[in-house]
Amino acid sequence: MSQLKTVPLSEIDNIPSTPGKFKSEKSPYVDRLRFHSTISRLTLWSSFFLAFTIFFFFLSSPSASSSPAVGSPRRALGDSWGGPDWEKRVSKSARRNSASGLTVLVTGAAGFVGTHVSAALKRRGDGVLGLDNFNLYYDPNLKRARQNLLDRAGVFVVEGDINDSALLQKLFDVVPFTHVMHLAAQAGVRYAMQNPGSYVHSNIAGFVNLLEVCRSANPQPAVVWASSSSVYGLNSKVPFAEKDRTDRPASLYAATKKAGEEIAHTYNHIYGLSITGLRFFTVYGPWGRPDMAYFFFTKDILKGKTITIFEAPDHGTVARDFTYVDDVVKGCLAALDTAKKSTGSGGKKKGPAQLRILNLGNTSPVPVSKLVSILEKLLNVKAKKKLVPMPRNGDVKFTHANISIAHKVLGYRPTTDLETGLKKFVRWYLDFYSGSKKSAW
Ligand SMILES: O=C(O)[C@H]1O[C@H](OP(=O)(O)OP(=O)(O)OC[C@H]2O[C@@H](n3ccc(=O)[nH]c3=O)[C@H](O)[C@@H]2O)[C@H](O)[C@@H](O)[C@@H]1O
Repeated sequence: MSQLKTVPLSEIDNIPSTPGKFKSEKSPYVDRLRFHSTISRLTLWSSFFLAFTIFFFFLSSPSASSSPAVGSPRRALGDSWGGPDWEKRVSKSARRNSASGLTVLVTGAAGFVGTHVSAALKRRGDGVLGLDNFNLYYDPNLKRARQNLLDRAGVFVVEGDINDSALLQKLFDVVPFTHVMHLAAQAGVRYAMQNPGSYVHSNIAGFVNLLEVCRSANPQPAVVWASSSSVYGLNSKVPFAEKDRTDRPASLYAATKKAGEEIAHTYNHIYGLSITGLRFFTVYGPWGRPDMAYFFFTKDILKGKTITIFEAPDHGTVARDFTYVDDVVKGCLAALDTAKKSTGSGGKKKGPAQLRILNLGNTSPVPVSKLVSILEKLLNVKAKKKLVPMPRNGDVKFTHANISIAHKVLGYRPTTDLETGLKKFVRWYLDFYSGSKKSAW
């Protein structure tokens, strides 16, 4: 979202008080008059610019806006939340079907994984409230379509930003959430070079803001959040295990996710928040993200546009441990179910709390060239391909998850191979973009 520009005060000082030319006057009386009129004009213009500066400051401040760098949210000035009807919708959506069910706030609920997780929780009877800022990082119509889907399933997605403390506070005042599934983030590895600020805003500032509200909530919720396989950065030992080093991120995106893991440690240590970080490995599937390769390759192949496939040095293979969304959703739900209670109350820690980091991958990396040949087969179209050396844009050569800990503590066992998962994605894609817009799961 483009940051609304504020006029720095130093610049206001330099702005000419009156644009254009003055007619030169000789009389000292006229000079005095001109002096006074210049002063009053100066005052007038300064007040004018000061008012504008304050106006734009509030418009662009994180608490009032969504994300500074990725597309303006629709709500800018004047909140669209609050009021008795709104609170009723919030409470209804968050109502669980049984006393043993969870009450979950899902951030990023109109996002790819957020939509799937919200729907799965609702299906099994948990109370779910969604939150999403609907930024313009990718097609907002897709996010709205996901929102409609959730609406039909009984999940209300509140439009707001995780940086908005007042909104988060209000949500916790209305609903005693037992769990927070934090999936709101600035995603995408390569986009971090274009818009670094959006990563800091969402993945660091937004995360801290959310944890601040969680730590002072009473009762404190358990937090499960999405980290990323990208934290393994330039590691060459495979498969990637949770205890491996994560201090060589290749992108700012990865660095902000790694920062999130350290921030989680702090909030666990000081406030007794129970926190589980899940390292997702290139999640794909129906209702996916248009900025991801499998998605835009599909679009471009169908349009007859050339796709660019990255190669490692010496024509080496670039591969990903592509993980199907339903498998990841099972991992997320299991993480929520096995999350222990936070131990703090009133912002104070009462005892040690659970802190976990778990890989959610597929354990079988596939070369990107193979991904393309599967898509060609499913779409029945030969792709126009261009092989190029992997640019230095934050990508890593390969990812491969070791999931033995997730298997042990979550019972996580992915079951979908890339071809099966892509078949489901392609079916959804063709249906959704055929204009029917009726696509279900
Ligand atoms: O696993 C993760 O943690 C990350 O997975 C994905 O990142 P990435 O694996 O880079 O997914 P894509 O952007 O879809 O790229 C997939 C593969 O296609 C390659 N690619 C991408 C773009 C392109 O034009 N050509 C190309 O060959 C990439 O190098 C990569 O190997 C997501 O975009 C991140 O948000 C997520 O955190």
